[in-house]
Amino acid sequence: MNILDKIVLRKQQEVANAKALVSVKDLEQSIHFNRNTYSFKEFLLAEDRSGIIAEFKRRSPSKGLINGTADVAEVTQAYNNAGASALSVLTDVDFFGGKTDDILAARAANNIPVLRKDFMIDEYQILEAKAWGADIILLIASILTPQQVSDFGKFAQNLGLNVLLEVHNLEELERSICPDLDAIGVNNRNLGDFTVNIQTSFDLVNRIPDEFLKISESAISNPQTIRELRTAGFNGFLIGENFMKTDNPGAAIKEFVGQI
Ligand SMILES: O=P(O)(O)OC[C@@H](O)[C@@H](O)c1c[nH]c2ccccc12
Repeated sequence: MNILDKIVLRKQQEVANAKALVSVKDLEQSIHFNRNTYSFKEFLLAEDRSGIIAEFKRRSPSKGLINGTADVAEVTQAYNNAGASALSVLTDVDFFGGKTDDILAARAANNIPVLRKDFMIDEYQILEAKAWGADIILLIASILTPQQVSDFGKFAQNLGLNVLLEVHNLEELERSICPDLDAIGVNNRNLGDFTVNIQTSFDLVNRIPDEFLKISESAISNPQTIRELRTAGFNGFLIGENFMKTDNPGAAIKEFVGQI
């Protein structure tokens, strides 16, 4: 079984446990449930923002421990102050060391869009995302049927959330693309075997219709790469490890943005 299959299997248990503990009614009563969400598009395209979606990530299956001490409110605020267009917060517990409190803390500390970064396999997780203060959800094409992508996309948009579809190749893009999405992300990392190649983004960008925001995800560590991706047509750049692996992720993003 590859790692993605393991993650999805574990996620099914995690969601079942969560459903048994917190009812949909409880989620709907969260203070965050009835609010206006921040627009992904507005912040990505804002002149005074960098287009970077800056990620808070403690660990990953590919890299192990990345940062064991960073404080989520402190780091996400520094990301925001440095000109991040949005924040990505991992909420997967077992493989990425995330937790619900991380997204609540990021939300409380910031007034820019927050992406709940997780492996979404059930509408219940989309309700959680809204209740925890997220503005954007991620749908990963390789673990969902086209019908699920469309259904989850509609469900999220009806809650006022924006939807980012992640693809890794042309086949996933063509089979999953539908009107119920706001942004398409090309993951430069193969989640099956963890190999990375920025070329994946350049190969797919012109296959993404212009009505969608175009995001390049993973393995970006060089300001020059941002300039090239932007020239190729990308509006957003999802970066985690390059900042999180340093002692001071806030200082790292500031220096990086200064060089774009
Ligand atoms: O840390 P990086 O290489 O900058 O990558 C960030 C982000 O793209 C990556 O964490 C990611 C992309 N898609 C995902 C899906 C699930 C978990 C994590 C991810």
